[in-house]
Amino acid sequence: MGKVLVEKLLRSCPDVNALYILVRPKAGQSMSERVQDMMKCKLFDRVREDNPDFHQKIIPISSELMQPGLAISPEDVQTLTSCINIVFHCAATIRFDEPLKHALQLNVIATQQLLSLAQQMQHLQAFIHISTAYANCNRRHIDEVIYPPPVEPKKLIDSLEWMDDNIIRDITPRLIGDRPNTYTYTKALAECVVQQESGKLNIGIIRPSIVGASWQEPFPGWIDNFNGPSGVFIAAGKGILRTMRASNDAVADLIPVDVVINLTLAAGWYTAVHRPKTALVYNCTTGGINPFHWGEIEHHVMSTFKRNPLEQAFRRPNANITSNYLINQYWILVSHKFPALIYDLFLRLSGQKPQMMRIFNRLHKAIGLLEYFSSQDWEWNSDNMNMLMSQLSAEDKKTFNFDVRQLNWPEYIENYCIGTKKYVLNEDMSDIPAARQHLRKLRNIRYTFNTVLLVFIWRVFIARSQMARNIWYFVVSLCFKFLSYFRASSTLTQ
Ligand SMILES: CCCCCCCCCCCCCCCCCC(=O)SCCNC(=O)CCNC(=O)[C@H](O)C(C)(C)COP(=O)(O)OP(=O)(O)OC[C@H]1O[C@@H](n2cnc3c(N)ncnc32)[C@H](O)[C@@H]1OP(=O)(O)O
Ligand SMILES: NC(=O)C1=CN([C@@H]2O[C@H](COP(=O)(O)OP(=O)(O)OC[C@H]3O[C@@H](n4cnc5c(N)ncnc54)[C@H](OP(=O)(O)O)[C@@H]3O)[C@@H](O)[C@H]2O)C=CC1
Repeated sequence: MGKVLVEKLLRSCPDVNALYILVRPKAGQSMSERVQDMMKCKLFDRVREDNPDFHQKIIPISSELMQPGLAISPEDVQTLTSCINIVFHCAATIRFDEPLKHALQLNVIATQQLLSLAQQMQHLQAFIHISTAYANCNRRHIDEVIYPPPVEPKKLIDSLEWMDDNIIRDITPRLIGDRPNTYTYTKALAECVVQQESGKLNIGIIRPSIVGASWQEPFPGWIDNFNGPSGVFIAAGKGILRTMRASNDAVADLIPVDVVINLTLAAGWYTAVHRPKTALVYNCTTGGINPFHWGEIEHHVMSTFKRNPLEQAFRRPNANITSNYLINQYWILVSHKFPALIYDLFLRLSGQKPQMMRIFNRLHKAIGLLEYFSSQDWEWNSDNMNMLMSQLSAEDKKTFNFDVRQLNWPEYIENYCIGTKKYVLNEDMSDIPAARQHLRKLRNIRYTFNTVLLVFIWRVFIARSQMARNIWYFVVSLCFKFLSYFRASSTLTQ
């Protein structure tokens, strides 16, 4: 989301002088190498076309959320406090399996530290915090208010400071209670921390639901990670994922990333100009406005990947969702584990390392963590989103479009799937005929395998059971009779 925000600011807000972005070195790359890489990304093509020198506006600041003071150098603190007008805070850990202490540090303590830094900023007009629509997923109906936190954040921070990691792991389920993971729990605590500062700063809180590929900007279908549904779509398109627990009729509250960013920028403007007395919360969701369901998503994802197959699929794409635990377990056994075993056996016999079972184990872990969100639905109030839209001029409504009533879901899902192919997997659209050919080959392998299996089972059956033999002779004689009748009647008509 950070990248999309930077791109949109550069493209649509030419009067912005500079963007200070907090970046950490990662995976052997320095901070500046990472920023260089980011600017080369396809996402920035339109900005690059409009202004090849756009990089001059981006000023990276080295920062690490795990460190005290976010590890920002005193000189950088000086720069930030003297020239920042608006802060957009979207850094977080979004992993569902993050240990509580880590999630608390990244999502709550780091937010607290950024808020203290913001208080020192002399020209700050607005502080926009990105939360999640699922921060309060223990409730069915979610209003645009900050709910009382499950625990006073400061108390939890103080307690976890002295606790051993093993103790924290043991008490985590008790602490998170009816929330599904440490992510949603710490995001709820972060909202409370933000609220505590709302007297001193102009604050807006954005709560997106499940962020997906872009709808329109900078081009349809842009996405570059496996998070949320993207990994599920890819696994289904590759023919690996065949079954998943989800409710066909539950609302799939996907929200395109460009919609979230447009709303975030509009909220930044509104907060700075109108300075609301208390922090305004914007539920940024689609379900209440233009609902679409997981069953429909399944249909459109499968249809897109059949028409535009991914390269080197493991099997023909054919994923089904079910809300029934036992049916899901059955298909996991038959359609996931059994083919994985056979394929691994084949790899072993051909002297290669088995890998399919390992891939399936990881997939099962990932979908197990997502099922909570795909098996039920929530109702979000979106009055503030509507209010914000009504405040925009006609031109701004176009430039910062977040009116999801216009979203055409089948078209969006098709672009999303093609986006995963092009931008996540870096596959070329010109290879589609070869991918189709590969799917035909897989279909023939399946037909041959099924026929051989059927003949084998039948042979075993006939050898062991008199009744099976009788049925077999009866069916064969029936076929012969039918054939001779057919021959006789065709001779008569001649
Ligand atoms: C057609 C069927 C239709 C189905 C319909 C049903 C769809 C249901 C979808 C429901 C989505 C619900 C999302 C709810 C979102 C809540 C909203 C938010 O606020 S929060 C925002 C939402 N937050 C999230 O979505 C976070 C969820 N993710 C996690 O918590 C963790 O990734 C994990 C626990 C799943 C796996 O942990 P771990 O095993 O430690 O693995 P690592 O993470 O370390 O990754 C290692 C490598 O694998 C790569 N890769 C990763 N995933 C996949 C994948 N699925 N596949 C392939 N590859 C994948 C990854 O890129 C990496 O590559 P590299 O960098 O090494 O090259
Ligand atoms: N994706 C979704 O479906 C949803 C996301 N959100 C919220 O939106 C925001 C952005 O999410 P999204 O863009 O999807 O997530 P990403 O994981 O893509 O982005 C998170 C950002 O936080 C940075 N970050 C994480 N840990 C550290 C650290 N220790 N030090 C410095 N920076 C760090 C990451 O930097 P780096 O690149 O170095 O890893 C990355 O830029 C989050 O607040 C999330 O809670 C809300 C609803 C849904």
